[in-house]
Amino acid sequence: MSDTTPAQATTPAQVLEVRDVGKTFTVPGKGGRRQLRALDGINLDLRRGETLGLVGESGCGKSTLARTLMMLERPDSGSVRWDGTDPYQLKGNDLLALRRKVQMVFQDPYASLNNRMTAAEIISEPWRTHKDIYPRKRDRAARVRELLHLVGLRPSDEHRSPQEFSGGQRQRLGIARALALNPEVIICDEPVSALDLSVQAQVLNLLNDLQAELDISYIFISHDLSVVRHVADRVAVMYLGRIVETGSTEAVFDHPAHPYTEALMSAAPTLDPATRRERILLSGEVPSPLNPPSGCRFRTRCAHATDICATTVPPTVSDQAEPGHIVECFHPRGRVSLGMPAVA
Ligand SMILES: Nc1ncnc2c1ncn2[C@@H]1O[C@H](COP(=O)(O)OP(=O)(O)OP(=O)(O)O)[C@@H](O)[C@H]1O
Repeated sequence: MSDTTPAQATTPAQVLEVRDVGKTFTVPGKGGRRQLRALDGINLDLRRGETLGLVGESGCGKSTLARTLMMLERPDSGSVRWDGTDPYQLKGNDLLALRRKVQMVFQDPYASLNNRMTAAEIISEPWRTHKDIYPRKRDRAARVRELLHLVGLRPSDEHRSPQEFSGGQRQRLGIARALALNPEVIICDEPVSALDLSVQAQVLNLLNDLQAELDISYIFISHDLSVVRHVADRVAVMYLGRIVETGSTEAVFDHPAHPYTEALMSAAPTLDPATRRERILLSGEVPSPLNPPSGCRFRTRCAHATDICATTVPPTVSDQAEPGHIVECFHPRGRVSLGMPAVA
């Protein structure tokens, strides 16, 4: 989330700029077809070499956002710019070249890799579409072995199939496949949640090492707040199709400003007694995106909601705990609220 204006705000250090992106699905319902607003006014920036953690409850729109950034879903409003370029203005080879910039690592390394293929075939599959990247067979074979080495597998593993690998090794193979097109950004969708704890740490370390070596940016989607705290430089918190808070990992975890983030963080495990808080229990379920609440989407579960929250979309408040810490709320925590006199 950002309060900067579009396009011109793109700096060389910024690889992705998302402005006011909306996505509505038409779904069948009892009384006819209904509109499901999965993304509503999403603003997001991603800088080169950083990890942006994306958190929020199931169904809040994380996967839809990831698919939109991967250009698998077309937003019905707003803009997505990769290195300042709108992918929907491109065609043919230009579009293909842009598509390389962003790749994905999936949650389940068992389901996402084809057991009938060898590791070498899996890694080289993207080159069938992107033919110009390694046109010579010899270069492809060498690059496969390089990529296996880069992710901590043995070059001789190229002939093995995914079912011969452990879960951690499979995820390493998934990462090698994502790296095959030399992307600038990798969207990691719950990349370690299917793995044992000890293996999780190894895969997270690998992602970290690759970032340092290749200057890749990650969008890291996870339910696991302790993992996000460990890997992310910045965090974006989603609720019912909107990003309600963004900021540095320290600001969002230690000084959450949105009542929703505050509740999420109060449930996150912490080793530091200074940051330990009383757990805030959220009442009720996430409302349906088929019928979202008016005004602030979180208000039906918010202990601090007042009348204005029901009638008006909350303002974006910048520089909450520090510069770049942004919250969308009438009553941000830890600060005098907007629109109303001070809140408890
Ligand atoms: N292709 C689709 N057609 C209709 N509705 C969809 C489609 N894809 C997603 N949705 C709906 O959009 C909303 C957001 O879903 P999405 O999968 O993006 O959430 P999520 O935060 O990734 O959830 P999870 O963590 O469970 O994967 C949900 O209400 C979902 O049912």
